[in-house]
Amino acid sequence: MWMRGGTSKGGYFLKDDLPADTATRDAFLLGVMGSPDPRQIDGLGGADPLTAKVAVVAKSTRPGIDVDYLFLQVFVDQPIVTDAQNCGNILAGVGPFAIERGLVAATGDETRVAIFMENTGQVAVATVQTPGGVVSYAGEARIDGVPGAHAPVPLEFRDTAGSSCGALLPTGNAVDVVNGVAVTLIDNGMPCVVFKAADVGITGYEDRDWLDANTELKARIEAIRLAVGERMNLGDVKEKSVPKMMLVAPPKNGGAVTVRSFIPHRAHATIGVLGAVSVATACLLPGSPAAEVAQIPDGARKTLSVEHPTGEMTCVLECDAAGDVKTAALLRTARKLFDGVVFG
Ligand SMILES: O=C(O)/C=C(\CC(=O)C(=O)O)C(=O)O
Repeated sequence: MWMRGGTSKGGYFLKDDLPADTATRDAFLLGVMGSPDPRQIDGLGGADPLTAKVAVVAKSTRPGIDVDYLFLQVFVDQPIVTDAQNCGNILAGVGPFAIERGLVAATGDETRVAIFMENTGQVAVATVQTPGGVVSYAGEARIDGVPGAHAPVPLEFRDTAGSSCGALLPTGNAVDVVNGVAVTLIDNGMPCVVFKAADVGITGYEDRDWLDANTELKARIEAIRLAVGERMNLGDVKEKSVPKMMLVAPPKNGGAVTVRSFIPHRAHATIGVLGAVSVATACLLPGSPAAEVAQIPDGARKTLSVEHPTGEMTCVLECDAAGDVKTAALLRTARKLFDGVVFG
């Protein structure tokens, strides 16, 4: 099934329909997307990392969990398929897909689907609109980066800290200096390097095309990324899509913070879901580069609007008495685009 999940798009497969052997599976998925090729002319990928994504879904045997979800990023112009990152946007389509395929029974007008995210070993709960026991994609929810209105798919995350790096702050510091730039190395669901856009000579309000065309900036950012892989417990990240590079600036439209992200080699049109949760969490760390530019509301339950190139994403963070983020919730939408047989 091809679906839009949040502001991303890709193929949703039942695990049993794919080759069990990883190398054979990856070769098939490269063929499905038409990679490696910057235009992906011989496949269904949209010549953009945000539209060359895959969800592999299976009924779960874990207690209290409905389905297991493995996210795979297919690189556009390199023959790489990686499970080294999760994806909260594609996650938005997993609940609807699981119900459509009969892995989960609808339970009334709304169905909660507990999803084990295999990439990080953590759980998310998606609430899917199922009036009359059938998935509905129609509704009034709007998310920036997607035209029109659709059925809401709220996502809840718990205990996402250290999802891939083993700790929220893998170096133990809220601030490290890398190549002369003050950065926060953080993982609250997505490994991210958070630093001030001004510290690499830009405003943080540039658009995606401008950022993508700036090869000097991209080389500087990639040098920082390659330097921190080991420190973030991610190993050599040359051929990995993590960590994501998050350039922050003061909010411009009444939000909490503005972000331009590289994921990692192309600028994001919006921002990743778990990427936004990680940046919002960085904003709460006293003395961090993000905290210096962010506007943070008081209270244990914080609604943080993360501004991005085409609008904003609102994260609702619940903090404990120590001020640590315990849960995060976001609104996404998803849409079934087509269902059929694809050739690899
Ligand atoms: O960072 C990327 O590669 C893109 C993502 C990831 C995502 O959603 C997340 O951070 O949870 C996306 O927007 O799909």
